[in-house]
Amino acid sequence: MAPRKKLQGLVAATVTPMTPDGQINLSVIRQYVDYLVSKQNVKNIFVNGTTGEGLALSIQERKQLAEEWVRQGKDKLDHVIIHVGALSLPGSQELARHAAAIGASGIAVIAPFFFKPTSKDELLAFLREVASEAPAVPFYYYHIPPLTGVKIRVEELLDGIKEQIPTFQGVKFSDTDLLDLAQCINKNGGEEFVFLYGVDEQLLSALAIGANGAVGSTYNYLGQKTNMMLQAFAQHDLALARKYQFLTGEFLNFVIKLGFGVAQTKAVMTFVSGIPMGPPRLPLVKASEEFIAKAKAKLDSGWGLSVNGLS
Ligand SMILES: CC(=O)N[C@@H]([C@@H](O)[C@H](O)[C@H](O)CO)[C@@H](O)CC(=O)C(=O)O
Repeated sequence: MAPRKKLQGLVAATVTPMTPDGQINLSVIRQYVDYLVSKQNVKNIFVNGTTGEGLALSIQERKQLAEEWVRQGKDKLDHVIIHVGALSLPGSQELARHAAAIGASGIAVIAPFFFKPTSKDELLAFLREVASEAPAVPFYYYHIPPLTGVKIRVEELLDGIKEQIPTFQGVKFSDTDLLDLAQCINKNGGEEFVFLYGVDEQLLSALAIGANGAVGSTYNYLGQKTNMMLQAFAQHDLALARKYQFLTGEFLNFVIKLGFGVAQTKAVMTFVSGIPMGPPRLPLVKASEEFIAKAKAKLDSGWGLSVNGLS
């Protein structure tokens, strides 16, 4: 899938649909793509990442999912980015070659986090060895230090990165260190790299310092509302943009207090979209009935988000 335009705007970090007995469920992916496009106006996806439980899937499952998302996204989606990060270099390289072969529009790689890189050079060496397996595919670094524990600053990593990774395209920045993001944009932004922010509840702050868009779990079901925020921001209507950020933030604040993660995202997506997303895979456990009832009541409570995701 050759990207028709530069990646910007919203990217949904897709959940991985599973059957009740915990097998990946490819049969609903077509419906999922149609839902994102028609109900959320989201035409970019990030597959097998955190929300997609990529690190809890086998290599074979990750390949099957990547293939199905690319197949179903053809002529409907603008960008299908496949996360190919893994704890082992050969595993990550195999996934990178596979993503290239099936025509993914980009690949992303998380820092390995069992044996961790301890310096920029070590991290860069790992990323380079993966990126070189897909020499014609745009490459994104996936920075998520709260989960990886790898805190190497992106500002440092980007210094000279194009010489090491000619396909380097940008960063999925899932951290609250906005000074680091600002330094990246200030030094490297311009026309060259793309910066996609990954902390949905504070996206507006990232837009203010120049992020090009966002990758996140909530764009699966709050895509419409967040698109309205992006539009208001682009039209310099900061008051309206803030209103949308506060609106989505109110829901997130509510569910975060109840305990919110991938399992809960799957539950919310199931009742908002009507598509059965199934349980998460161990060690994650499915959301409680109490959580589901409260989250659904919140979305139904008339604060602007209807259950089918349309205002
Ligand atoms: C830690 C985490 O899961 N962060 C999410 C956010 O979208 C997050 O769910 C949201 O900001 C709510 O806290 C994304 O950054 C993760 C993501 O994009 C992915 O699935 O790869």
